[in-house]
Amino acid sequence: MSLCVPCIYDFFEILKEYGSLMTKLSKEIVKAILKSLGEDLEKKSFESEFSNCHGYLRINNYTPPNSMKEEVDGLGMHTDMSCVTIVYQDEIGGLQVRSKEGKWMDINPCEDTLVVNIGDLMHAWSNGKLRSSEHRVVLKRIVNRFSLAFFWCFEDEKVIFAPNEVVGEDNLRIYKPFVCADYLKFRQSSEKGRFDKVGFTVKDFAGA
Ligand SMILES: O=C(O)CCC(=O)C(=O)O
Ligand SMILES: [Fe+2]
Repeated sequence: MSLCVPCIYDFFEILKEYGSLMTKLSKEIVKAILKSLGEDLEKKSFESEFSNCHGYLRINNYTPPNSMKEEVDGLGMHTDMSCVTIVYQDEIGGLQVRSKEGKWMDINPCEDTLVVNIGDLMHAWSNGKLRSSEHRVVLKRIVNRFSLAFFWCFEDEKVIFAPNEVVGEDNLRIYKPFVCADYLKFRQSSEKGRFDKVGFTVKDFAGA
């Protein structure tokens, strides 16, 4: 199969449009999350804390496994290094999220539905009130799988420090303040194997 240059051009235009839609959606999602965390928090902190956020769009293409004797890891267990991630998955399935009790749950594809993950940056900023979800992709069928992941992140130089309004009166912060880029470096340098980030989360990096 060959792709013509105009088709590639159209593909990029569609991706750009998708990226700007996801940017708008991420802002709305973060505003809704702030409202759920505390009265007036959206007004108090959206502009001051989240106005320099930016997004990355990742295209994930999972090549089919050779055989189906057992489930194959498409993407090993990890947490996202974002504030929030918006995932579009095709109809193949395989995305799983780990419950608090450690049980893997299928996030089945559903038409016209996007999946939203809380990422490590929001987890730390909210003093652990919002849980960064551990998730993975398992390949269960001998077919190609496709997904789009849009990561909405703080700017690299931002110091992540849970605000008083979120921490509450006892003033107990479970994470020390840290610079966003330093955490990203920590994650990249401690990457083991393909996507094995166990033991290298925000808790390991900045846990108080
Ligand atoms: O492919 C998926 O459904 C999820 C992708 C994902 O978790 C990621 O790119 O971080
Ligand atoms: Fe992810």
